[in-house]
Order: sequence, then C-alpha cells, then structure tokens
Amino acid sequence: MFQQAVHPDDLALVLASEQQAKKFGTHDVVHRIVRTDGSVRWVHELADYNQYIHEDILIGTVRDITEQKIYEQELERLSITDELTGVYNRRYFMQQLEQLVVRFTPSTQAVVAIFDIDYFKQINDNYGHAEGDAVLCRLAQFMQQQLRPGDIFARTGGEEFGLLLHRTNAADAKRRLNAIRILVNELEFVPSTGIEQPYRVSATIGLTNVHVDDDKDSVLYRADHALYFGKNKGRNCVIWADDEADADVG
Ligand SMILES: Nc1nc2c(ncn2[C@@H]2O[C@H](COP(=O)(O)OP(=O)(O)OP(=O)(O)O)[C@@H](O)[C@H]2O)c(=O)[nH]1
Repeated sequence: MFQQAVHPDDLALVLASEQQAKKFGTHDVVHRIVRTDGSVRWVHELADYNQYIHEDILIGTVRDITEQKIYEQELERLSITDELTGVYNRRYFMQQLEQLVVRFTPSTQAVVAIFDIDYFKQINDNYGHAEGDAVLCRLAQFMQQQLRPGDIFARTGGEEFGLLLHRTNAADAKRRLNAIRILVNELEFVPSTGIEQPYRVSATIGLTNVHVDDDKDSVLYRADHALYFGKNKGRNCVIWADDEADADVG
C-alpha cells in the first residue's frame, strides 16, 4: 500500500506493522485509506516480505473491508446505546465508570451523579406507558443537550440516568446539576391524548466526587445514597454526598 494513501491517523500503525513484518515476516494490518476523491475506505493488508532482485518488498493482498467495518461499527454502536432514548446505555456507563476509577489519580477531578425522575409511575398510570416512554425520550435528549463535551450521560435503569462529569469539582458540578434540575422542572409536557392539561416533571439528583481509593461500586453506593436521601427529603433537589456527613442539601 502506498503510504500517501494511508489515513494520517493510521500511518503510525501501518509503519509499525511493516517494521514488525521485517522481523517476523507477515504484514497484517487493518487501516483506513483516503482515496483521491477524498472518500475514506477501510482495508485489510496482508503481505509477506519477499526478496526481489536486491530489495525486500511486500507481496500480498489489500482487501476493501469497508462494508464489514460499517457493520461492526453499527453493532458496536447498538451495544452501547439505549434502545428507547438513543443515549448511552448502562453497559457503556459502567465501562466508562470502570475506566475512570482505574485511571484515577489525585490530580483527576470527576463527579458521578444519578438523575432519577420523580413519581414517574404516576405518568404511566395517568397517561399510559407510551406517554411515559415519550417523557423518557424527551428528558434524555434534553439532558444530553445540557452537557459539556466529554461528559457521559446514560440511561442506567427505567427512569434513572447516570452522569460522569470529567474535570469538574464538587461545587461546580452541584451548581450545574442544580441549574439543569430547574430547567427540567420548567419543561412543559402535553399529554398525547390531547385531553388532559399539560404537566411538569421533576427529578432528584444524587452526586459524589470520585476518590483515589474508589471502585465503581463505592462511587455508585455514595451517589445512590445521596439520591435516596433526596427522595426522602421530598424530591426535586440535588444532594451531594461526602465522606463525613451523609448528605447536604443543594
Ligand atoms: N413508560 C415506561 N415506564 C417505565 C420504563 N421503565 C420503567 N418504567 C416504570 O417506571 C416506574 C418507576 O416507578 P418507581 O420506581 O416507583 O419510581 P417513581 O414512581 O419515579 O417514584 P420515585 O422514584 O420514588 O420518585 C415503574 O412504574 C416502571 O414500570 C420504561 O422504559 N418506560
């Protein structure tokens, strides 16, 4: 494969494979190429070094695997997406949380929050399950729009969502989440039946910062505990959990 055609982000990978092949014989690499018309394709290069006159050259095949790659990427996307709302699912959230706690250092700042819609059962009971689904979708999209690049937002349960806020401290996260809570509470929902009056929803949010000695269960335990505290306090609030006190109200 001519190096000029290799996608710039994959060039190091291709060159490393060629170096390996000089030692071990086989050049076996999957990477992108950029065609002269600017389109990007995925290829699988499989080749061996052979002596040709006084030079070692690679002889083998270059197979276009773009369709297979698109299919794989779609499968990967589906495996980390919540089917109903289109935001990330619990599986992805837990993967990201695991990475966060494993790589956490004293200089890292991160906050984990659980956002839970209040009295959601009543929406299903009053207006039907389809209406409940519509509320989940709208709220998920709304929450997604409120986040900063790098924040992770996922549906982690029925009417529960998880947030990972990177590079943020407790005070900042609490301020931001409280502002979001107020915005959520201002949204107006018009029942799909068209008969009943518009209604509003509220949410309770429990949050905690991540500590060096945390694992994902300990972080979730604190956030969950703060959420529980908020539900007991009357809901529609942001509760910060810390090590010393059970919780403090925001
Ligand atoms: N429409 C819809 N409802 C769901 C879905 N997943 C879970 N639920 C419903 O969400 C409701 C959750 O009820 P509860 O756990 O009592 O929570 P809640 O009514 O929000 O009460 P609090 O959390 O205590 O404020 C249950 O009625 C579930 O059936 C879903 O995907 N779609």
